[in-house]
Order: sequence, then structure tokens, then C-alpha cells
Amino acid sequence: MARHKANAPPRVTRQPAKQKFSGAERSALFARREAANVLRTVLRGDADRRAVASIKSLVFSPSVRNKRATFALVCETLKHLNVIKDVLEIANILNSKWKRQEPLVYIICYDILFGKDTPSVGDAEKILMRHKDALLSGLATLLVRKKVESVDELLGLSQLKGHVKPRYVRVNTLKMDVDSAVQELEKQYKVQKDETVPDLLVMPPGSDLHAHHLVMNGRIFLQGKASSMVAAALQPQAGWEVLDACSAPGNKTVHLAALMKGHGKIIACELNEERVKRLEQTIKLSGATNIEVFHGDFLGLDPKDPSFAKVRAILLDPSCSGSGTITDRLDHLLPSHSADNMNYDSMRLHKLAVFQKKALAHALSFPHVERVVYSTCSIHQIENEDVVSSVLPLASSFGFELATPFPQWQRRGLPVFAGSEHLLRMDPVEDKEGFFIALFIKTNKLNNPTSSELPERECRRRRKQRTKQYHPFLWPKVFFRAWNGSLHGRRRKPV
Ligand SMILES: C[S@@+](CC[C@H](N)C(=O)[O-])C[C@H]1O[C@@H](n2cnc3c(N)ncnc32)[C@H](O)[C@@H]1O
Repeated sequence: MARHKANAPPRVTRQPAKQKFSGAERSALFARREAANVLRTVLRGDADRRAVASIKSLVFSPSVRNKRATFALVCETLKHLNVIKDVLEIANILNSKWKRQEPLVYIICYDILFGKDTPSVGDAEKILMRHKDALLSGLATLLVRKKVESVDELLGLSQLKGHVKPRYVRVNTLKMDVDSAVQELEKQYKVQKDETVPDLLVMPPGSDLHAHHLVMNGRIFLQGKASSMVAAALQPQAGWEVLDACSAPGNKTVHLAALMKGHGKIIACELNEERVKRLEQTIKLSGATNIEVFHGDFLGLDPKDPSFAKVRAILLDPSCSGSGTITDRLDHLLPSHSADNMNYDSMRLHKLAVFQKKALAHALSFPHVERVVYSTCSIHQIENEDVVSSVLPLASSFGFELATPFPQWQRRGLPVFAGSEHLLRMDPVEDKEGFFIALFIKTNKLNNPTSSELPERECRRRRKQRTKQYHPFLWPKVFFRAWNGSLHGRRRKPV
């Protein structure tokens, strides 16, 4: 009887010279390799809790050639990942020697078990195809064990099927006006203007614009509704100086530039080196010339540094759990979102909230700032209402009040403190995306004279006192950094 090397790792990529593939086979083979590379990055990032980019942005990076097929394969494999892993275990096919090839094995198994065409070319494919019967019978065993009749039931897919979201595009008014964009897009799609954000267009779900010439040349940006509401809520005026505190990949930064009609200055601060590169690409694509990129820690910026003396508005969109967009990003399918990780999640949320509170308190402490927007794509109260309520005493001591962004918007903050009706929420089911926005405006309605009525020395004294009172945690860090020579990040020239 012929014996297969069942437990040997597949040797991949190189094919024997004489082997001839059809065009379709070749492109399927490439798509599986590209999907495996994306999946490897996604799973590694998820395991380390340090994802560099979402699945979408990895697939739509320039290095991936067959984007549509790769995206579909990655998403489908992730949706089925737990099932595939269980089936592989039941079929007892893999051992530790396969470890380095795991993502490719998952992709091929997806194709074998659930794909339209069974893979016919490729070394790894051939090895796994020899186990097709074992894989199929492993799947049947799994359905029986889980007491379900179909794979859909196993995946609980029915819950996700209602999640159909329109495609939103934001017109980059630095390069094109809204009506011209509508005219151009209407040649291929049904287009409507969004009723909330003036430069936002709504198109049918599934409209694939990734390769559209308006996207490629930065005349329109593929940006969701919630994300487009943030810069609009800040309402920066042409000529202002604005600080985008946590800015990469820069969608909101370039939206600010468009709202300011290219006049004034935007300082885009970003901590992560890799993401600074993406920020710079976004800025270049947008054509904005008034954005200065600052590679460094927002918390390390000294609000009293003369470079920020003219900053009048801050957009703070800090790192968050992303719980409002997980169905979009498919993050809920990643191993870290399984029930086993609930404890880890609450620890992570707590850590995020600590940072968010610090960052918001810091934003409010810039002396000449009049408007601060705080936003997250999270549904959790701990990252939203709780963060805002924790800084309210500090905010009011600086003369800030909560204001109501988009007053016509119905869904407001959770009623957990007086004033939460000013906050804006979007619901992941009703609005197809979970999001949160808070807007602080300096009204200077203090019980004592307004800061503009006080001599500068007195203002300084009061600020110092307030800082001592509310910021015990901030200054030691800043001083340490200054002492350590790392207070200032790298300031880059405008791109
Ligand atoms: C939610 S993302 C911002 C998205 C961005 N506003 C946009 O619309 O494209 C948060 C960003 O903040 C950055 N970040 C996290 N901590 C930071 C810090 N202390 N200082 C500056 N940036 C930080 C992260 O690296 C990440 O790129």
C-alpha cells in the first residue's frame, strides 16, 4: 500500500519547471500564497496584541496583487478558522513540523472544505488534497459533536447576515468639489449625498471602489460615516492651527486639512514609526501641504511649548478597543476575541481607558485651545462616557464645557452622568458601526474672571495650581522624558 508522508510539512511556492498551469489555476495559487502572508501577519499581530494594520489595509497594500481574491480568502478562512483548526485536530493531520506553514495550511483547508474549486496545483495543496477524505469526515464528526446540522449554524453566521453597510466615500475637497465627484461616480454607481456630513457620499453596499481612479489619485477617500463626523465635529476654521494628537493613518488629519481649505497648519502627532509612514502616504495622496508630522508621544508634548502657542483645536482619536468596528474589520473572528479571552479583554479595556483619560486631560491642558474632540470606535462605556466624566472637573477648571456635535443626531451618550446628552453615539447594529464623539468647547464660564480678563502672570499661576490639583500623574513622566532627553519626538518636514 502506498504510504503518504502525512506529517511532513508541505514544500511550497516553487513548482517543477515542466508543470503547466492554466491562468485560473495560477491566479488561484498566487491568491492562496498572498492570503497566507496576510493571514500570518494578522494572526501574529493578534497573538501579540500589537496589530500593525487591519485586515483590509494589509490586503489593500500595494504589495498584494490579487486583492479581491486575497481579501475574500482571508476573510472566509478567518470566519472558518476555529472550524478548520478543530477539523485538522480531529483528522490528526498536522504536527509541529507544519508550524511555519500553518497560515497556508488553513487557507488550503478552507478551499478544500468550503471553497468553490478544490485546489489542484501547488505542492502544499497536493499533500493536503491526499487527506481530503479525512478532512471531510473530520468536519462531519465536528457537526455531530457540536450538535448542529450545518456549518452556518456552527459559525453562528445568521447573526452577522443583517450587517450590510453602505459604502461611504469622503470627497477630498482639496482636489475636487462634491458635485463633480457625484457626477463622476454616477457614471458607474448610484450615489447620494450624506445628510449629516456635507462632503460625504453614500453608495450601495459592496460598491468596490478600491481601484477607482478617484481613490487612486486621492480625490476621494474610502472613509466611513462615523470617522468622517469627527473632524467635522471639531469645525476647524481656515487659518487655524490644529493638533491631531494620535493621527495615523491620517484619514481625519487630511479631512481637517480639507475643512481648513488648505490654510493654517495641522500638526499630526503619531507614536508608531510604521504608522508614521502610512500617515505620510495619506498626506501625500491628499495633496495637503500644511501638515507637519511629529513622530513622538502626544503625552510627552509640553502644552506650554511655544510651538503650540497658536494651537486652537485638538482632535484626539486615541487607540481604543475598536469594539464598534469589529464586524467590519473581522477582528471578532480573531483568536483574541474568543470567550476564553474575556479576562484579558477587561484588563486591556482598563489599560486603554487609563491612557485615554490621560490623553484627554492632556489635550484639555493646552492653554490656547478652544475646541477638543475626543472620539473612539468603541462601544464600551469605560472608553467613552467614563473617560469624559472623569475629566469634567478638570475641563471646567480650564473653562471648557461639553457641547453637542451634530445636534440633529438622535443617538446620544449613555445616561450615566448629567450632561451625557451632549455626547454622540453610533450603534453597531442600527448605524452599522459603533462610535463615540465628545466635543469640548472653551466658554470660559468660570465662577471667577475669564482667563482672557486676567493678567498673564495670574493665568499662569492658576494653570499651575490646576495642573498640580488634577495632573499628579502627568508631570513626573514629562520631566523624566525631558531629563532623559526624549521629550521631543522627531519632527518631520511637511509632506
Ligand atoms: C485610532 S488610531 C487613529 C486613527 C486616525 N485618527 C485616523 O482617523 O486615521 C490611534 C493612533 O494613535 C497612535 N498612538 C497611540 N498612542 C499614542 C501616543 N501616546 N502619542 C501619539 N500617538 C499615539 C496609534 O499608534 C494609532 O496610530
